[in-house]
Amino acid sequence: MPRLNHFLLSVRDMYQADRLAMKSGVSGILLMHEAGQAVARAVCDIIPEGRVLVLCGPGNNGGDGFVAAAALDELGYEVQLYSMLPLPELKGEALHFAKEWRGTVARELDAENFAQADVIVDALFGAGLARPLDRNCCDFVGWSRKKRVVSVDVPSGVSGDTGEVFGDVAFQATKTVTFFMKKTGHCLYPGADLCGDLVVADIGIPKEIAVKLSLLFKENHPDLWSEQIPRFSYDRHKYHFGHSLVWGGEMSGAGRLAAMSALRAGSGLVTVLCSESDKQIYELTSPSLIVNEHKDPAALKAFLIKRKISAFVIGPGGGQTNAFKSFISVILKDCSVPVVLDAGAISVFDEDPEELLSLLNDQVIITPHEGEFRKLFPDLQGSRLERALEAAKKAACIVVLKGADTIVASPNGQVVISTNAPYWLARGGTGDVLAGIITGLLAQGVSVFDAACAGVWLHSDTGQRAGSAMIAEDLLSYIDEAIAPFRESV
Ligand SMILES: NC(=O)C1=CN([C@@H]2O[C@H](COP(=O)(O)OP(=O)(O)OC[C@H]3O[C@@H](n4cnc5c(N)ncnc54)[C@H](O)[C@@H]3O)[C@@H](O)[C@H]2O)[C@@H](O)CC1
Ligand SMILES: [K+]
Repeated sequence: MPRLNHFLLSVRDMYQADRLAMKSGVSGILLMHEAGQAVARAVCDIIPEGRVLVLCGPGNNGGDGFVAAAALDELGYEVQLYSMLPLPELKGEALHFAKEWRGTVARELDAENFAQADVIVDALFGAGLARPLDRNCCDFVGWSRKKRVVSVDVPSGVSGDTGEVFGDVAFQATKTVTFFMKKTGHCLYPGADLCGDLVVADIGIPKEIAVKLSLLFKENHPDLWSEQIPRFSYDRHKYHFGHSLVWGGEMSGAGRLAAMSALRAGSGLVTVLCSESDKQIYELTSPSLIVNEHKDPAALKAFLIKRKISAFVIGPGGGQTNAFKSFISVILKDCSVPVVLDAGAISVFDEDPEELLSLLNDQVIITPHEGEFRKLFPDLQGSRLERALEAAKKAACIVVLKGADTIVASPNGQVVISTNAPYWLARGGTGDVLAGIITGLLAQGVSVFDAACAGVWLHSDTGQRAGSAMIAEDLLSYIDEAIAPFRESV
């Protein structure tokens, strides 16, 4: 069976898995029973005894709530249960478990009910949420603030697909218990934050079912790309680790960060092309850098071949001139090596994004943040996930949509979402480091999509290692430490 770790489900995938499980003989009653038991266990992990308020919605999410309430009642917890619908109006498995509930059912609640509860179980809406929470539910969210909340499947109000909040009100969970496999909405903000600690419970859906779902979304993890990181060995020389080329832009700080990051990521050689006046600053940055003057496109093409350049990064440090724009256009038309386009190399096309889009191909990685992305793809609507996916198809290149939940998307519909970024990476210069790391990996022969995923993961890991007081250049000292575990022989 193919490795299924790190795959993420869409809501549609989840319903499909559910249907296939039932078709294979697993009953819906069993699935709901197991789901509710897992929720009850999550409450037990938070408090050994006490008062639990269980909020049950109109669908199967509510059904899980009825199961959890019964299990907690059995264990001696003091359970108060609220149902949004009169019980006879529930359907299917939810109705089955509602009929088994022996306690009272509240149909209205006030702030006092919430104040008295030690833990609140939010079983209002899961995968089926289709619109913003109504006023009543919004009151529940307000009264749950500062309380410990266990959400069933997703915090009610959050989309399981996009991690976005319908309307602008959703529960903030202490813990979220989801079933079978993680959903994309658990990895994307604000959902990723609103989930609190995420527990993935096995509810008896056979793992083989996931194979039938043709899944495309994954959570970033070294398992996806670590085998491509070249190992060190006695018979490898510097060209085995590639030669990165960095186009030094108007601000040399950014170019220095990118160049040093490519070196630290293991690129065998790094050459910087810069203006005559910047040569000295690059030379003094590190004796390991090779420094040359900017070249016109015709000379550059020959240079790429002669110097065995294996990856090229353009954009850190910007350049907003027409000359820079036409340089990029000419280079992209027949560049023989993978190219990373970052920052200024994207924004120089702000007035004419279609021109840049027409030049891209599957050996190019673009690394826009949200603002650059919106200028490059002004017509794309929808969530970050949907837009990144569409953008990769439209641009026919790898798109790295940067953010706290950086999304890497390929033209063939693959999507990898990163969940390991520390919030303190949001600092000037960290994007230049990311572009440099990706370039260094490309230079070493890591394939384009994997270099983007590995670069994003390693960049975040480097940030974790550097600690919250870090500034961009501090990351440089930790890149090697982050990558070292993957250099060991397999
Ligand atoms: N494998 C699975 O798919 C399993 C699913 N289970 C549970 O089933 C849930 C999905 O169940 P459902 O499809 O019934 O969906 P939900 O229980 O999330 O809710 C659907 C219902 O809520 C209504 N609704 C949607 N948004 C509303 C709003 N803002 N205000 C008022 N009503 C609204 C819909 O019209 C529908 O009646 C999952 O999240 C999970 O908790 C579990 O029972 C275990 C197995
Ligand atoms: K919920």
